[in-house]
Amino acid sequence: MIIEIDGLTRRFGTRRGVTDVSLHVDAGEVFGFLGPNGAGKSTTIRLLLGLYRPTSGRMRVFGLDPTREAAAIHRRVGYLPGELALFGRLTGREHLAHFARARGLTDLAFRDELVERFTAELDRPVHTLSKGNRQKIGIVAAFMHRPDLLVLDEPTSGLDPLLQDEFARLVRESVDGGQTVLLSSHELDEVQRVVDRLAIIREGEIIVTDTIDGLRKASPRTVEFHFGRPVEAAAFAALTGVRVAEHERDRIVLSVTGEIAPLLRVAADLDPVDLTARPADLDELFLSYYRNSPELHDVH
Ligand SMILES: Nc1ncnc2c1ncn2[C@@H]1O[C@H](COP(=O)(O)OP(=O)(O)OP(=O)(O)O)[C@@H](O)[C@H]1O
Repeated sequence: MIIEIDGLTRRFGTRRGVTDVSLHVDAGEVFGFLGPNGAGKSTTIRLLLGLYRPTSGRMRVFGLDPTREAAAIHRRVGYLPGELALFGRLTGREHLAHFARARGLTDLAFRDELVERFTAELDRPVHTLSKGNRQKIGIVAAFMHRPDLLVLDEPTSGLDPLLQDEFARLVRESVDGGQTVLLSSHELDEVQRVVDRLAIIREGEIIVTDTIDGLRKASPRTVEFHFGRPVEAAAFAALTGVRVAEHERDRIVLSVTGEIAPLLRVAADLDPVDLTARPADLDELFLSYYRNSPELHDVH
C-alpha cells in the first residue's frame, strides 16, 4: 500500500480542516480525491506530505510517517500544489533547472519530452505567463523525475481541453509504468476518465469511497411509466429502493435503486402503455453528494 490514512483529523483552532478521514491508495492505482471548494482536499494532501501536523489519527506514505520522515517521502514524490508558488521574475527554464538540481536529476530527456507535449513556455519570466501556462511548468516539474508517487492538487485547472487530454494520457502512462497517482479535483469531469477509484470529501469528511463503476451501479436509474388512465402512486412508493420522483395523473417517474422485478409486477397490474428507462447519471449522483441529498445517500 502506498498511502494509508486512518482516522485523520486536523483542526485549525475552532475551524474544521478534516475530520476522521480514512483512505488507502494501492501501488499502481490512480486515486481521485473529489469535493467542493473548502472540503479538505488540500489539507489532507498537506498532511500527507508532512506540511501540516495532524491533530489526531495515523498516516503512512511508503510505510513512512509524514510527521517525522517527510524528507524521505518527498524524495519519492512529485507534488503539484493547488497554488503553485513560483518566483515571478525567473523563467520556466530556470525553475525546472532548479528543481532538477535539487533532485539530482541528470537525465533531462523526459523533461524535454514533457515540455514539448505540454507546449510549455520556458523562456519568459513566469509572472508574464497565464495561469494555464504556469500550470504546465508545474506539471513538468511534478512528473519529470518519474517519482513513485504523484500527488496532484487540481492539476488541470487552467488547461485547455487538448492539454487536459494530454494530461490524462500522461497519468495513464505513468501508472502503466508502475507509478501511483493521487489526484484531487472539484470536478468529476477532470477525474472520471483517469481514476480507478475515488473518494468524495465534503465538509471535512469522506462520504463515499468507490470505483466509478461501483458508483454508477449504486446510483439510481430513472424509470418512467405512462398508463392509459390516472393511477395511484402508493403501490410504487411502498417498494424498497423505489422513490416516486414525479406523479401526474397517468404518468409516474420513479428513481430506482432496488430490484426491478417487483417494480415491473406492480406496474404490469396497472396496464402501462409506455415505459422509458435511463441509466444512472454519474453527474447527478456526484452533485447529489455535494448537495447532500438524502435519498441518494441511502444507497451506500
Ligand atoms: N492554514 C489554515 N488555517 C485555517 N484554516 C484552514 C487552513 N487550511 C485550511 N483551512 C480550512 O480547512 C478547510 C478545508 O480547506 P482545504 O483548503 O483543505 O479545502 P479544499 O478541499 O482543498 O478546497 P479547494 O478546492 O478550495 O482548494 C476550510 O474550511 C479551510 O478554511
